[in-house]
Amino acid sequence: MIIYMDGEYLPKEEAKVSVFDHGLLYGDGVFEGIRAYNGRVFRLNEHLDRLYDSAKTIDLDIGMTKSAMEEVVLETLRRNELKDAYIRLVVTRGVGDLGLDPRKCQKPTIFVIATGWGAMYGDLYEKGLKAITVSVRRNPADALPPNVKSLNYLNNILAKIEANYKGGDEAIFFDTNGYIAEGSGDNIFIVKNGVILTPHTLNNLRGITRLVLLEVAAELGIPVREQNLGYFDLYSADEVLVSGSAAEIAPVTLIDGRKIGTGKPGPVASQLIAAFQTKTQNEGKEIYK
Ligand SMILES: Cc1ncc(COP(=O)(O)O)c(CNc2cccc(C(=O)O)c2)c1O
Repeated sequence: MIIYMDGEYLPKEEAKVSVFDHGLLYGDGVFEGIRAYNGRVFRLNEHLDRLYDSAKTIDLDIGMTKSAMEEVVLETLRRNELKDAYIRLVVTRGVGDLGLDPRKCQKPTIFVIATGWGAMYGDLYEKGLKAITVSVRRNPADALPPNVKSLNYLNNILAKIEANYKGGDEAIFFDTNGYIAEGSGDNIFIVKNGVILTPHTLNNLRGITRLVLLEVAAELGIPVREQNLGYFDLYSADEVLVSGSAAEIAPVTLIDGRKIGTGKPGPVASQLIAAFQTKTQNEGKEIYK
């Protein structure tokens, strides 16, 4: 496997991060998880826009233009001869000393991993995921904005740990106002009486796949409403779905032991998944042109 790291393409054994890197020491950095399908990188511009917006929010100068970063992503895929891939793009504050002051870091560390990664939830797309609503709250926007895709994933990992112990495939977070925020690694949607409902985007990650799902819903003529949602909406839903670059679009059929709708993936999920797959197979930035 060839890794891009700070201007070089290295065998993975040589791709190493300093123990004084603030991405490691403090989670001080940002990242993107991107997929390539059928020789094209899906929504690469949108992912790069969010990476640079996340970096700007934490006052991190990436020190490379978006177009240069785009070429790095494409070249990393070429060096690994990949057409279908999961890409992890990481930018840390860089090497400093043991103090947390970001001014101690002279330049960011940038690396890109590209690897094959199939369907995150395996055969659960047919059966539906089991989800658990967790006690840990999504970190609020006035503490650490969850819109920033940062290297700080402990909030998400605490949720995942709780769901794991309670036998869930995914965790559902509430925010500190008591409204549904998202999953530990994906956005959430509720279908009720033919309308797709989804939370506002202050207290969750503004997912790229979420936007594609909304695009697909519009193309299919399925109405969408963004609103505050709670337990009542969750348990009385006709369908529940999650979306993410890793998860793609996945139906949730059991939440806290309660069957959702019929307890099987519903008709809206099937339509959205089919239309999403058509888009991912036919759109995106060509890797080998
Ligand atoms: C908290 C959170 N919310 C929503 C999404 C979906 O965003 P996109 O539609 O832009 O991908 C994510 C992204 N989900 C994500 C990203 C990277 C790794 C993993 C993993 O489960 O290993 C999950 C995420 O981490």
